[in-house]
Amino acid sequence: MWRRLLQEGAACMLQVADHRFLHQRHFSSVCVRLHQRLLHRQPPCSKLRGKDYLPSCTRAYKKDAKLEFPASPITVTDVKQYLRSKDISFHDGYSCLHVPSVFVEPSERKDSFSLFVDKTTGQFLCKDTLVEGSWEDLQDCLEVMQKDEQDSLSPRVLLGYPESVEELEERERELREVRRVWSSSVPFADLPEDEAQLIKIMFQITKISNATLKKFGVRLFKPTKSLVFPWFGGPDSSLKGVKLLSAQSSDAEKVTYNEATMPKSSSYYNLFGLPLVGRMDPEVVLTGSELDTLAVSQATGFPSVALPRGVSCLPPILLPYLEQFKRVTLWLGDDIRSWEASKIFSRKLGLRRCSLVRPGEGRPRPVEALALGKNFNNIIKSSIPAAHKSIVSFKQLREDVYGELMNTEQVAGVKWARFPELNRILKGHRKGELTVFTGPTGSGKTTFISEFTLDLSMQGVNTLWGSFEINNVRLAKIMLTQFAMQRLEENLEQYDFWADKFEELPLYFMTFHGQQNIKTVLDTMQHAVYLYDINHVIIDNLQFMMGQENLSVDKFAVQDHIIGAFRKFATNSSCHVTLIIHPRKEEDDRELQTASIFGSAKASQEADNVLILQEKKLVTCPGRRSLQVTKNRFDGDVGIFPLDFIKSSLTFSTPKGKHKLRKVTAKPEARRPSGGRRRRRWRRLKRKKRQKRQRLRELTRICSRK
Ligand SMILES: Nc1ncnc2c1ncn2[C@@H]1O[C@H](COP(=O)(O)OP(=O)(O)OP(=O)(O)O)[C@@H](O)[C@H]1O
Repeated sequence: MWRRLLQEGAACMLQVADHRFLHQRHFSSVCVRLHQRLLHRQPPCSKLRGKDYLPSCTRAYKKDAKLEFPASPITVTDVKQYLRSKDISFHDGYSCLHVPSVFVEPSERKDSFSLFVDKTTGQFLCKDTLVEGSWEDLQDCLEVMQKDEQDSLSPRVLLGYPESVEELEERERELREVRRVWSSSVPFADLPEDEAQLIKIMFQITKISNATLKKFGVRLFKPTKSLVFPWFGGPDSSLKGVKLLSAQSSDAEKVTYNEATMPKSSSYYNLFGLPLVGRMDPEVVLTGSELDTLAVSQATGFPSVALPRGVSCLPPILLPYLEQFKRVTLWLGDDIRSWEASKIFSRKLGLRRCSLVRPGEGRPRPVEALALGKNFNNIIKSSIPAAHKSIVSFKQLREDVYGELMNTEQVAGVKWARFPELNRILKGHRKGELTVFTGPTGSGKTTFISEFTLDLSMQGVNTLWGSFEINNVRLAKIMLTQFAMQRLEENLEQYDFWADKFEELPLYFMTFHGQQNIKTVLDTMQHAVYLYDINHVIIDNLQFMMGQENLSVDKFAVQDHIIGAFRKFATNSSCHVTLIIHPRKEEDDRELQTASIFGSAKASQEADNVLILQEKKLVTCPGRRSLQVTKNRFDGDVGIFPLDFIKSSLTFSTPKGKHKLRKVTAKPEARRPSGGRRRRRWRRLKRKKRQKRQRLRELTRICSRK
């Protein structure tokens, strides 16, 4: 049995890694530990802690993200079949299957179906005990129960695996801090009227009543003048965390909000407003912020909850709490980003029960709608069903088209902070597009794309890296150096400062290395999109997917098939895919062009953007590179700009002054003549020269006769 468990543990390769874990323990050991605890055996520590399994490391594993990914993806049919085979009843919900909890004694079950199994990942959560785990964990629990003929299991089987002292201390410190902030904050009702009014003006929430603030338990933390939103949860509804919101107004019109959470945002899973929702409430309005939830609740009396990290993600672990609702109205904000997020989240929630409030004139975000005295019932009634039909008329599209015309800046996508020239050509980074990136061997493709993606993830673009060529530790080191903009080897005392900040970025890495099968990679990407709402996937590089395919067939055909698969993924998942492809062999002094991309023309045809890192091997200026955009489907602008490389920070910058962005009018790429055509053209030229010589000879003859 032990051998089997160890083999399973080792084979259970966790295919998506959070960058937070790269310098920590190998987390597959966590899976193994769960299995061990389940079967009440002592772990074979010497073997598990041996070099084979855990890279030596002094830092403790932090249990703040769910990373397990099944070795072979499961389907809802597999889960149902298994439950039926064990004679376990279940309800088919929207995103989860509802099962009687095995962690509660049958006589003590408040709700007979309180265990939720995610239909996409198989992850489970028991709402009564907060036990959670993978599908394999649940199967093991059920097997143990059956073997020992028990009706239930102790929740400690899965909750009670030992935490390191460091980890325990950190959690306790965090909880003490949460309690300290909460107890030193003042309930709104206890504030003097003029002070309360001043705070409301500062946050532009003058229309939100004290009664509403009291109902939701909102407080004020005076030292930083922040609103405090509590997170109550668990079977005992205890205080689990807080969110602090501060407001800054640059002018009278516009206020910018900053938020901080305790615990930190990656483990902050609060659906604000949930304790006020009745067990039988059939409808909910899902918002992108706590203030919006206050506004919806006050204006309509409808149950409303706010997503913990706004429109950036909907963590699947929250889905069980939304299963009771027959109708979910998503009113996430008033910009294109919120609109795109609401379409993506509704897929997770189940399209049929979701309706979306489309941003537009007369439909601002709820807190603004309250300030403007809008009719909330009309706005919610006018929300449109998320389930779209296969055939639509312009009547259904006209609002979408209008929205795009109204918000051209937002439609253009997220702007790079470090590459303004790229913004000028490409206009931004958009969801659902395919970018093909090429450049000569060793010219710095990985280094450049690393900074290019870091820039975007610093602006909230959830990013997944597939680095098949260099390992994740090396890649993360490059990114961290680019992030800190300095050689950290020489400033090791600053490592923790930068690493802590870097940890907060929404960056994930696939743990693949070397040749991979395209199906496994696509499954992992799909899984990551579901779990982490990934908006950008980078594949470095395409050649690492080719080796696994059957090369008895034409390798260009294999490459075309792979490019087609990535194209489809980008479109269907509304996720940008950046594909690095090596160029075909060219002469060293020639610049690359679109036709230089390895393979057939499929890559450039399918791509929305084609980027080339051009290398000029000048003796006077070695390392000088230029970035050329040769295709831009969004608006057709193409161009080239120079890049300087700063070796100490591994970053690229545009040389100041003399060099300017060169825009090139888009014209179809000149086709490189084939061998046959070249020969024909050469013969034609020779024929013409011969004819010219003949004519000259004739002319001289005529002249001499005269
Ligand atoms: N502009 C540049 N000038 C000089 N060195 C550079 C430049 N850009 C990157 N480098 C360095 O060159 C090395 C190779 O860079 P990188 O791995 O990014 O190239 P690549 O094009 O991805 O390589 P490959 O063709 O093998 O995929 C790295 O050590 C990097 O720091």
